Amino acid sequence: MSTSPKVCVLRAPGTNCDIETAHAFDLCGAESTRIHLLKLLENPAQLNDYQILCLPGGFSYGDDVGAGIIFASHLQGQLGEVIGNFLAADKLVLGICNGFQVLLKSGILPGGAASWPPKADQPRDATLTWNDNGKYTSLWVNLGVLAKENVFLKDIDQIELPIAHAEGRIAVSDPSVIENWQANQQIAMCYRETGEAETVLQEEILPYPVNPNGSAYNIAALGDPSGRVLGLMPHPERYLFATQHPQWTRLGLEGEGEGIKLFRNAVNYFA
Ligand SMILES: NC(=O)CC[C@H](N)C(=O)O
Repeated sequence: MSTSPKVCVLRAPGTNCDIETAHAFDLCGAESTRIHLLKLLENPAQLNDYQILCLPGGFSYGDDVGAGIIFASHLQGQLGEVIGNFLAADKLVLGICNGFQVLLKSGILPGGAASWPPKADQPRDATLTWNDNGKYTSLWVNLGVLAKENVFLKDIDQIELPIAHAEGRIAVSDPSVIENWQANQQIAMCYRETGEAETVLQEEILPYPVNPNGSAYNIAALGDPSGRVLGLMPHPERYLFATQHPQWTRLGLEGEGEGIKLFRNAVNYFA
């Protein structure tokens, strides 16, 4: 296997984080290509050339009919077969913010390869919906990692990252959904206070701004059972350099930002 994995950063009309996301992977030694969804639809087999598929943040299709839904319907409809092959192979999938919305609404998450393609009559047991405050919300949050086996989160216990979204609240149909995710190590990251030693999953929804959107169980990120797929609402590509942190001078931060760790973990998986 090449030590320089090829990354497909898949953009759609309205995506706006693809350049910095591709840059993040490239800084870690990957070889990224930004591909437009409409180009991939012309020749779906080109996805087979890549080891990492990344769905970046933004406002695909203007968030019409719900964030990520139209992009998701293309993955399900026209790209179902190549996506299925990708998930079944020893490859990685990352969805950031709008990309996480696409992963969840397409059915790539939470099940990954095991539940792809989703059956048309299968009821959805989770979604990302409007923030509790009803507003687009942009701030820095502290996150604790629960899914230590997820490839992207290796050796990360907690991390500070920015969020910027309107539809970032995880909602589930039934508490048993959470139990299943927990059993399969799929609850990847939770919003939490800074300074606590250990991250624990808690039902009590932490107050704004600790939990910025009212997400169930304070969930900020989900993985699939294999640990090779991750969807997260925060933006790791916006914290590649210490100077991107709002308090970098006060805290005396230097060098890399913490967000780059997720991209490096992904690249190192193929080393
Ligand atoms: N930053 C983003 O990717 C935003 C996601 C989506 N457009 C929302 O507002 O919820």
